[in-house]
Amino acid sequence: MEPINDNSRKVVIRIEDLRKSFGSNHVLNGFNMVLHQGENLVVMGKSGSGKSVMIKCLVGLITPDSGYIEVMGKEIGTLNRQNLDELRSDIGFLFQGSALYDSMTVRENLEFPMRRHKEKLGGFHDTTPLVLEALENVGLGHTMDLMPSKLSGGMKRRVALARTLILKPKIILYDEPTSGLDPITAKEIIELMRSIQKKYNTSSLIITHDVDCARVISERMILLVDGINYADGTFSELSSSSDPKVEAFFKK
Ligand SMILES: Nc1ncnc2c1ncn2[C@@H]1O[C@H](COP(=O)(O)OP(=O)(O)OP(=O)(O)O)[C@@H](O)[C@H]1O
Repeated sequence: MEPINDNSRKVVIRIEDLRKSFGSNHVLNGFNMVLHQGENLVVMGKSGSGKSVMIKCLVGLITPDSGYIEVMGKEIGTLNRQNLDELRSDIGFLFQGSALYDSMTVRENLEFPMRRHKEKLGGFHDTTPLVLEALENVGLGHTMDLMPSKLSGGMKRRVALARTLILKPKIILYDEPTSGLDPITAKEIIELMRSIQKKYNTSSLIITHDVDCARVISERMILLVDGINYADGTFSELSSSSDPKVEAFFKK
């Protein structure tokens, strides 16, 4: 994707000097990050480098030792439980573990988060139009009454994405969105992420090890190494770097 060099774009997430240790394990040592409105930002880091810890700090699931985190203008550390819940309803998660409930139909899987956030969706009597719209966004309108066991791995991932979209999130956090998928299905998921980003102007933070995914989707990338934002730039800038720690990410 072409980089957008527009510093005037609204900032939706700002992380400054984030630090978190577990005993003597210093995971984050001053991590900085900015996500702009409508941007696709990829964060890459080796296994155990602290990507999940960073995301958990971001949504208030882990309290950092120090640092500043602001999401859509709100400082996370100052929010009470209710404010945090409200803020989280504007954030969509597509995590590796965001599996579908096998005992429910596709429709029921999508209705599940809707019930919790009924107010946000303006109240509703019939869920069908919203469920159908979300499924059509991922090209799976015809699967509404199927059980997940009838779907392929890629289709399940798309339904999970539809379930995220149904709450009309302003920011989507993707954790390894293409892991476990074959290259063709992975490409389809990436295309879908791009079209959703365009259609809804969502801001996306994508955590991935998949260099092909990063190449296609990222406008900008951050490499998380030694607990800091070690390198920051476009895919082409970073992939042509001669810094051994940066090069290591792009070796096949
Ligand atoms: N609740 C916790 N208590 C103690 N240590 C933790 C806790 N959560 C994470 N860690 C440690 O923090 C480090 C970073 O973990 P994290 O899960 O963020 O890595 P990651 O970059 O997401 O890895 P992966 O790509 O494998 O998912 C690891 O050493 C892990 O053991």
